[in-house]
Amino acid sequence: MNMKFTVVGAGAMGLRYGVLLQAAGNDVDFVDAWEPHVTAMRANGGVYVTRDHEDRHLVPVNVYYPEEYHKQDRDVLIFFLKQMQLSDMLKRCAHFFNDQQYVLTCMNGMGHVDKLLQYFKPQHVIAGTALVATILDGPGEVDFVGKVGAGTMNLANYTEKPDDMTQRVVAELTKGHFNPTLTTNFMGTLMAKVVFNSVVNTLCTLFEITMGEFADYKGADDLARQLVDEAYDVAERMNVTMLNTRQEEMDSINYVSKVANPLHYPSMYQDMTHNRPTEVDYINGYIVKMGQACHYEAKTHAFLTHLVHLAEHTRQQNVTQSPAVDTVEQQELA
Ligand SMILES: NC(=O)C1=CN([C@@H]2O[C@H](COP(=O)(O)OP(=O)(O)OC[C@H]3O[C@@H](n4cnc5c(N)ncnc54)[C@H](OP(=O)(O)O)[C@@H]3O)[C@@H](O)[C@H]2O)C=CC1
Ligand SMILES: CC(C)(CO)C(=O)C(=O)O
Repeated sequence: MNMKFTVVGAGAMGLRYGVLLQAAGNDVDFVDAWEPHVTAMRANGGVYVTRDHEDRHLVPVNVYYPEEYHKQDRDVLIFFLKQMQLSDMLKRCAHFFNDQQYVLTCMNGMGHVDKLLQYFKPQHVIAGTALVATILDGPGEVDFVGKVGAGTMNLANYTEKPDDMTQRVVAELTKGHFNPTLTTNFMGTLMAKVVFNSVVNTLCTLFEITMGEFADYKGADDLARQLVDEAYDVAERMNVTMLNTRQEEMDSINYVSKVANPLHYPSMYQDMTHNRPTEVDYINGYIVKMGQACHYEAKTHAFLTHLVHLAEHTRQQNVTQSPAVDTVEQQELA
């Protein structure tokens, strides 16, 4: 039986999930706050979708600003925002939440679950991870990286007790070719992706390289191993049973970087290069905070968190200073 979904955050990943669930026969709405993007989709009558930058075609979508959306009949709300956008978006959307709805999210990093629990019942919260690469090329334009069915995802109930609704969600995700695996290990499932991103997103962003370029470096395994070991040391001290062994995590980093998405620049790189804040505080920074809670210093993750902030800061300085430099140059030329 088809379901009613509302995707909150119609960016790269929100569109990937929403468009494919819609193609699988579900009733899907989108809610987004980025004005140029909503304006473009409304003007065009949908979103332009490409796959690996080919076959550009228009997919009709229903898109709303938070304040104008009032439907109460939705089975599942899917949240796909950047971590730092979530609190504000939850406040702006609270008027259409009700106590029957389930939420599904596969955002990177950690921090989102606690925020969602302020609005939704624990037994209605399903969270997971997506090894699926997608890029918002600009307002109204999204690129799905990889062929149909490429990529996998894991998901788990916050309560670790799957129910009928969870099984229905899994069935629809399967029809949408997301290859979902339902686990009963909530923290271990989410942390596996936090660790993955703490290596790949952070290092590719700092060095402005693709995942394939990272994996090609002969010291890539040493770099990854140090970060994986530190994160797993923290997880063990916090009594988190990780979904993967350390070696399986290394294998996943290698496989996804070398085979599945070698040409992809991770989403953190997209933020950095557009001078937006990154999610590093919710990824490497989260591992550091977890470490502090169990008196373990995750020194390499702390160092990398600083490096990413240094890069963000430097880019911001350049953005704010460049008009002044132009003015001086223009004055000299005049
Ligand atoms: N993309 C991916 O491949 C994957 C992403 N994820 C995770 O999913 C969640 C959602 O991420 P994702 O879908 O990538 O993010 P989005 O594509 O939604 O980007 C988030 C926001 O960035 C701003 N923005 C995006 N593109 C542009 C642009 N071209 N120019 C100007 N502003 C822009 C807009 O907000 P504003 O106007 O406020 O700046 C937009 O709402 C995150 O937690 C992410 O880590 C997980 C797996 C894979
Ligand atoms: C690298 C990827 C696509 C996972 O495969 C990801 O999580 C991201 O780009 O943020």
